[in-house]
Amino acid sequence: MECILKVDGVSKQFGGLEILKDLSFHVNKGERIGIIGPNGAGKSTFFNLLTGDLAPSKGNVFYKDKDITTEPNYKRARRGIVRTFQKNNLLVPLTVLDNLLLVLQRKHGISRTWFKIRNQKQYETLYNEADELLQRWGLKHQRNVKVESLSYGEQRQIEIMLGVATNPDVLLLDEPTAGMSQSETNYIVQLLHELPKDLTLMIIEHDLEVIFGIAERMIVLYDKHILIDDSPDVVRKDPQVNQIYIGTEGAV
Ligand SMILES: Nc1ncnc2c1ncn2[C@@H]1O[C@H](COP(=O)(O)OP(=O)(O)OP(=O)(O)O)[C@@H](O)[C@H]1O
Repeated sequence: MECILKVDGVSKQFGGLEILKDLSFHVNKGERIGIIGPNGAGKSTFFNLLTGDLAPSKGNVFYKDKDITTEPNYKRARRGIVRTFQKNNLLVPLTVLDNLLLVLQRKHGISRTWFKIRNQKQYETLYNEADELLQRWGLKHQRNVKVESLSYGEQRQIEIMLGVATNPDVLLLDEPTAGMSQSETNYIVQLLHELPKDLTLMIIEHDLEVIFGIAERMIVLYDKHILIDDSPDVVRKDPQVNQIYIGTEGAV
């Protein structure tokens, strides 16, 4: 199996506060990995270290054997390491279509002046690709609606769609179903199942039913370390996890 991401002895401190200590693991292409841990365990920090939004205090991050520890986030995104945030990161005064076109334009390396002079005829392929994605994600009816007038759940759905639209190798989703209704959550889970099998997914998720339904491997962060790196079944049955997370209301 091809190793796509490797983390070797990574630690992260904020000032004098150590959040993550000496983490090591690797991710194979196409794996679906769930990341859980109590509030403040460092899950988002961990993502930030993988995406280049933060630099580790110690240790190295590799992407397909290349050391990318010092590479900034935009370069890693170009390599195919793409993330969504806990909070929406969309251009809300623009329409759903325009948000999507901007992402696709970047993916295809079309000049930014495109946006000023665009017309559907000249950029037909771009529009066709956008429409296909909107269709696939059940968002065609929202095509010309401004993002700011959509529900929070719909906005999150669009953000995930934009992440997928870039054709990433590794997609990192930070609490993709947070703030969604049950039906929106079910829909997102179904869409995540339909993603290409060679797309590597890492998902931070508080909803255990959601994550156990998607992940084939779970990483449990606790007390600065990886407490467990194993199958969802092992995590579900682990007495310590039950005590620390599942048995404690609102902890995970
Ligand atoms: N840029 C920063 N500067 C200082 N401290 C930070 C910074 N980012 C995160 N922290 C601290 O690091 C710890 C871990 O935060 P992080 O957001 O990674 O946890 P988390 O597991 O994602 O939490 P949650 O489940 O609540 O989202 C927290 O105590 C947080 O306050």
